[in-house]
Order: sequence, then C-alpha cells, then structure tokens
Amino acid sequence: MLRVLHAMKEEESEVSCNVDYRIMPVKCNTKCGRNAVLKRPKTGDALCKECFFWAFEEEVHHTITAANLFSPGDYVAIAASGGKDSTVLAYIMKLLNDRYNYGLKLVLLSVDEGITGYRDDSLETVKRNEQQYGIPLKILSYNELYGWTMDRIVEQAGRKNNCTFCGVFRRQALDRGAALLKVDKIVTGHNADDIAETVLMNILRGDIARLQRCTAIVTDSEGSIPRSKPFKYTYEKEIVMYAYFKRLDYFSTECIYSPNAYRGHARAFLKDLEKIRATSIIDVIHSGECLAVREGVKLPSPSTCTRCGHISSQPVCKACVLLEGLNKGKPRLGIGKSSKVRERLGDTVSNSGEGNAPHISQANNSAHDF
Ligand SMILES: Nc1ncnc2c1ncn2[C@@H]1O[C@H](COP(=O)(O)OP(=O)(O)OP(=O)(O)O)[C@@H](O)[C@H]1O
Repeated sequence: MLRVLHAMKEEESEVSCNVDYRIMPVKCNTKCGRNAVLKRPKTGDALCKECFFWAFEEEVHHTITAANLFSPGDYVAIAASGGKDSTVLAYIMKLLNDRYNYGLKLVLLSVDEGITGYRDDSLETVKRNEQQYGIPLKILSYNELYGWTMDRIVEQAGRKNNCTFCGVFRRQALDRGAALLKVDKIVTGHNADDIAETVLMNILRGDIARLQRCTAIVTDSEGSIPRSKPFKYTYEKEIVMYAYFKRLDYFSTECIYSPNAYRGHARAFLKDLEKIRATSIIDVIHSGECLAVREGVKLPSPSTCTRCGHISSQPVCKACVLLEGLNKGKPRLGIGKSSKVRERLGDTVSNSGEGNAPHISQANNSAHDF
C-alpha cells in the first residue's frame, strides 16, 4: 500500500504540473458545467475528470473497432507487467468489453523475468489486479522456460547487454504463454510514445525491415498468435493521468538493471518535440506508417526456428542463439551483428538464408521491435 501511495505521489507531480485549475477555476470544455481539473496533453482541452475518462475510453474503443482488433468469442491474453500501461489496459479492456459487449474472454498473462526487487514486486500488483478486475492470471517464468533468471544472466553477462536478453526472451515467453493458454489474441500496453520512439530508433539505425512493421497495430505473421496494441494512439501522459485519477493499483518503479540507453535518446528527443508541438508523437507514427519499401527490395520473411519451432526470421531464432551462448558460458556469443554471431557459433546457425536482405541488426532486438 505504501508503495502504491508513493507511486501516486510521484505521478501526482507529473499530473498536477500540467495545469492548476484550483488557482483560477476554468469550466470543462465540453460544457458539462463542471470545473476542469486537467489539461489534456493530446488536445490541450481543459476537462473535468468524468469528461476526460469518457474521451480516453472512447478513443481506445474507436482504435479497437476501427482496426477490427477482436471478434466476438475471442479469448484474449492481456500481457500484464503490473506497470501503468498494462494495468490501465487490463482495466479498460474489461470496462469496454462490458460496456460494448465485445464478447471477449480475458486472461492476464505475466512473465516473471526473475529480477529480484523489481519483477517480484510488480507481479504482486498483477496478483491484486487479478482480484480487483476478476480476470484470471497466468504467470510464466524465464527460469521454467529457459533455465535462467535475469539475475543470473546479469551475473554472467554483466549489465551492458542485459536488455537484449530480456527483450528477446520476453517476446518469445509471451508467445509461449499464449500458446499454452490457447488464446486467440494477445494485447500489449505499448502506447503512442513507445511506437513513435521505435520509429525514430529504426530510422536512426536504418532498419527498414523493422520500420515497416513497427507501426502496425497488429503483428500477425503466419504460425504466430496475433498481437495488438489498443493504445497505439494513446499518449503515455494520458495513461498516467487516467491511472492517477482512477486511483488504479499499479507498480511504478524502473527496472533495477541498466535502462535501454538507445531508447532513452529517442525518448528524450520525442519529449523535446512534444514540448514544442503536442501532436509530434502522432505525427511521427503517421510518418512511420507512410514509409514504404521500394518494390523488389528483399525483406526477411518470418518462418520457424529449426531448433525450438518458434517464430523467427532466421533459421535459428535469437532466443536460441542467446541461450546457447549462456549455456556455453559465453554470454556475449549472441550479442552483435548477425553475421559475426554466425561466425562465432560456427555451423550451428550457418546458412541463414538472409540473401540480399537489407541490414537487419539482431543486436538489440528488444530495443526496436515489439
Ligand atoms: N513481464 C511482463 N509480463 C507480461 N507482459 C509484459 C511484461 N513486460 C512487458 N510486458 C508487456 O509489454 C508492454 C510494454 O512493456 P515495456 O517494458 O515497454 O513497459 P512499459 O512501457 O513500462 O509498460 P508497463 O507500464 O505496462 O510496464 C507492457 O505494457 C506489457 O503489455
């Protein structure tokens, strides 16, 4: 409880610094007659709490229906980390499912990466959310899936590249959890800021393959369970405000291991842009959506890993490569450019079939893919 209150206090400074209508009361822009309590980051509108909730919820509903994300009867796994995005996502999926009769069966799916003092605490939040929202919860751990926890990986590999291991393993763990649960779809809490940052990172890296797919609201390759992002157009600041004003129970602490420095640069740049022009976030997403690859340019097509059978654009997936490195006591084996990785691993991952595909860095899969 203390932790939650502490988190609320932290968020409060972010929310209230937006505008303080207590000093000079302003009426809600919707003409509902109530006083405004906030200024919407996305539109600049002065709104009361109720009108903000309504606008926020209706926009997510619109995103879901416009992109046909679900069909009645779908069994949907909500990837739940206990953080603000996925907590608001779980709350709003339940609310919209009830309000608009989507006809969905929901389940919370959490991955325990094995980070003591971080994920164990955030999973306690998800367990409370299970009770609060009445949505069943399934937790899968890296330890049971890979025989490694992130604590042990960091012990062996150091802090520098640990986000690569974590991102690659988590992505696959969610797929494996979803297959185990036999769900039809997965939803994640990736928001507009996350997507805009990813667009910028892929531009800076010149990674056109990922640039092509990172703005897609649904990632849906053959043989994998479709993954969608109902918050694709939702600003992070608004998610924080929604969680704050709704007093949702979520965990708000950064991962104890090194933050992703590269994403940090894109994030700082985007925040600067947002200060000048609030629509910058959506503008960057739209720019990403408009980029097209010239006809005839060969892009990697997803197939399945020859070792584990999970989805991969290479004959051996990144998770298997990283795992092999760890198990051989050479954790850096899977880090770096794919060509060098193949060289180091010898024939086990040879014959990648990359052909003339454009440069695709496997170095930091977690950083610029979803
Ligand atoms: N350990 C996990 N278990 C299940 N889903 C996860 C986990 N970590 C991340 N996700 C999913 O991926 C999304 C993006 O994760 P990211 O690590 O970028 O965290 P975030 O932006 O802080 O999101 P959140 O606030 O939900 O933690 C999350 O919203 C969630 O849906």
